[in-house]
Amino acid sequence: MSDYDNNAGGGCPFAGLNRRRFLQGLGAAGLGAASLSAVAAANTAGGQGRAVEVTDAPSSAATFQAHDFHGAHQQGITTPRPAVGMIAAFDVLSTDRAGLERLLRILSERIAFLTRGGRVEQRDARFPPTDSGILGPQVAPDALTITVSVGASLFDQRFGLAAAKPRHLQRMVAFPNDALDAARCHGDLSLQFCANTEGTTIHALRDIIKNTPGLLLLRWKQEGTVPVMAPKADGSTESARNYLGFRDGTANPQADDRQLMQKVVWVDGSEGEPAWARNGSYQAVRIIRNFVERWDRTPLQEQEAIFGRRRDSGAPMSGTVEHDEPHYADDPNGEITALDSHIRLANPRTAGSERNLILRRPFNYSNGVEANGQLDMGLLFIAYQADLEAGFISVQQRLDGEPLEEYIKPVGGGYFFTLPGIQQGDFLGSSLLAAS
Ligand SMILES: C=CC1=C(C)c2cc3[nH]c(cc4nc(cc5[nH]c(cc1n2)c(C)c5CCC(=O)O)C(CCC(=O)O)=C4C)c(C)c3C=C
Ligand SMILES: [Fe+2]
Repeated sequence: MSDYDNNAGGGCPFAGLNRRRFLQGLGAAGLGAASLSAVAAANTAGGQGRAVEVTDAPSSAATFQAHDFHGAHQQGITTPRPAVGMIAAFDVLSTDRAGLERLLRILSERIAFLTRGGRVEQRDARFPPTDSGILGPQVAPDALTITVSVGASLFDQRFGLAAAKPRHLQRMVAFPNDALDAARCHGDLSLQFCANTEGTTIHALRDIIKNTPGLLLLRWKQEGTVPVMAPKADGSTESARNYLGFRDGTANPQADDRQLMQKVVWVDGSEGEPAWARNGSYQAVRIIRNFVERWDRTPLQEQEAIFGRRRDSGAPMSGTVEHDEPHYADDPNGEITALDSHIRLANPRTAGSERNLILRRPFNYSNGVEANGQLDMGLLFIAYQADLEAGFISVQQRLDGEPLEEYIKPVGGGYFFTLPGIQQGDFLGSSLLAAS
């Protein structure tokens, strides 16, 4: 068994466990705080079981939720966005194609295991343990997805891939409002980790780092979170809020609309793209700092004019509820929705502007405190599109100079190409290597 092949047995390792743990989770959720403490007291007094400690890890059915790694597309793009997200960008240390293929094979094996879950191989204690141990000896899938994308720099002279570069893949160039920190930009490869809990994304990152010595070097990472919104009683949903207090994601194209995703997100192999790139996508990542102290001192009416939406409901200025469609045709001078509002610039809803649709998958980040005492918070903006120029780059160019810029500062990120999905037995990037 190799260093990384520790998922012997295959199948779902939780098949037997699932119902019991699921019921435990539901049981805890169904009890009020008073009943929970009564159970804890009874357990302690009667000597049966043990008291529930505040430090006990929560148990819930969501822990056992798994996304199948295999399929036409990679997971983590149209799959629902869970509570935790992270982008980690790497430089590839291999210097030849054999090394690159080895890396891609290891990545594929590790991702297949981590996203399915299973028992960690136990080793002779005279050797370092197989994994970090932070999830214990049984790794639960926890809705983990790991999405692998490659940067333009992978197509330089090192691996002889230049002729196979996706048509729009390029190094990100600063926009006028950017203050890019070189240490948080670009990379040969990006991994997007999404899961229900932070322990799972960190465990997965450390697992991949441990299994790719001499092949990958971490360049930068940014983590983020998002409140997960339960559907309301009538089945409708509300979008989560960003750190500026507004609902973010309202007008995102519907990720479960396959026909729409085929147009907006997935490369279809035409339009001058290399055939291997079919079912891949362009990933645009931006680390955008928010000046929250300044924002919190800005009048609400100004905040709402800047976005073109109501803060509390998320409704467009021309509507009453969040998912009302904005109407601009009868407001040519921007008396209702300012012409330079964020949503009107981002999507003017004019003939042809549907070509610029993108699928956003952002996470809020909070990194700590700047040297000047200001909060270092913002948006880990991630967007997927079939055409990087028509998508992110065109939308960002329209947003250049928008009033929101007084409150935001993009400091990092990069452009990547998300590899097509694979079937069982194959490895990510095999079609790219075969094409060049
Ligand atoms: C270049 C693309 C975009 C960047 C960068 C971006 C940054 C950014 N956005 C918000 C907050 C909101 N954005 C909203 C809508 C929205 N934003 C973009 C694109 C970028 N945003 C698009 C295409 C849209 C949809 C426009 C539409 O179709 O109407 C909204 C409104 C709610 C929603 O639809 O999601 C908010 C709020 C922040 C804070 C930010 C940078 C920090
Ligand atoms: Fe936006």
